[in-house]
Amino acid sequence: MSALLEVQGLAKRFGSLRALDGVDLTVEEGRLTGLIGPNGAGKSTAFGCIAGALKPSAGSVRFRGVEIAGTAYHRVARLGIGRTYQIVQTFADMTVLEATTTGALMRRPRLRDAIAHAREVLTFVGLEDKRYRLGRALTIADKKRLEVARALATEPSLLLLDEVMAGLTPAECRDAVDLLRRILARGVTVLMVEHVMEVLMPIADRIVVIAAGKTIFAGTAGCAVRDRRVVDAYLGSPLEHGAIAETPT
Ligand SMILES: Nc1ncnc2c1ncn2[C@@H]1O[C@H](COP(=O)(O)OP(=O)(O)OP(=O)(O)O)[C@@H](O)[C@H]1O
Repeated sequence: MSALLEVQGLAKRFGSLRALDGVDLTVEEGRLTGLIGPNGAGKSTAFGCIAGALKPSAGSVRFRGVEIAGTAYHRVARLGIGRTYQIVQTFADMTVLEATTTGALMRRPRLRDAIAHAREVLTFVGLEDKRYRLGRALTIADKKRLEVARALATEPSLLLLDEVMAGLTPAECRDAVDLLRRILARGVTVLMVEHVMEVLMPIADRIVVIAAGKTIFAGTAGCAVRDRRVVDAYLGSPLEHGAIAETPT
């Protein structure tokens, strides 16, 4: 397995606040890597820097061996990095099909091709029969599914998922895990931020833990739960990784 994404010494300042202050992480191709850490640790900021929404203050982000730190969001997306957002960005006044087509248009500029691809993706995620519903009319679980569909429609090789399980019931979490396994089986590599540890631990090949803007652990889930720094910084607090249906933040 080779590294699809290598992040080294990533730093991001917002004024005097050091949101990231030395994040290192490696994502192996074809694997699922979990990114965890306490509230405010810098997980979403790291996603923003990787996906081109934020310009890092320092550090390196290499995708397929090519430096992409500071590259604009749409270019990063074209290179093959797709992302979902923690706050569901569902297009309230668009239909499910329209919203997914906006993703598909990135690689398929002919509308007919984009719509056909969007329908394939909707079938894959299980939203095809809801394709004419408005985003605002969807349940939370379906809004999250639509976020994943829109990101998948850009045909990423690396998918960044930001808290796709938050707010879901245990049954919905199981469906989401099933979808994740099918996404991996399609050959898409996944880096996901997740607070629902009971879900993440069994499916993540590797876990990276950040706290106060720094990587404090990288390794298997089994080792993470026994690592003193991880327990002290994150797992030790039941509020941080509690019930499956909990909505963090
Ligand atoms: N645009 C911004 N301007 C100023 N400060 C920011 C901005 N975005 C994030 N921060 C700050 O950077 C730090 C890291 O925030 P970030 O959202 O990346 O953490 P997180 O690990 O994703 O947290 P959570 O688990 O709560 O989502 C926090 O102190 C946050 O308040």
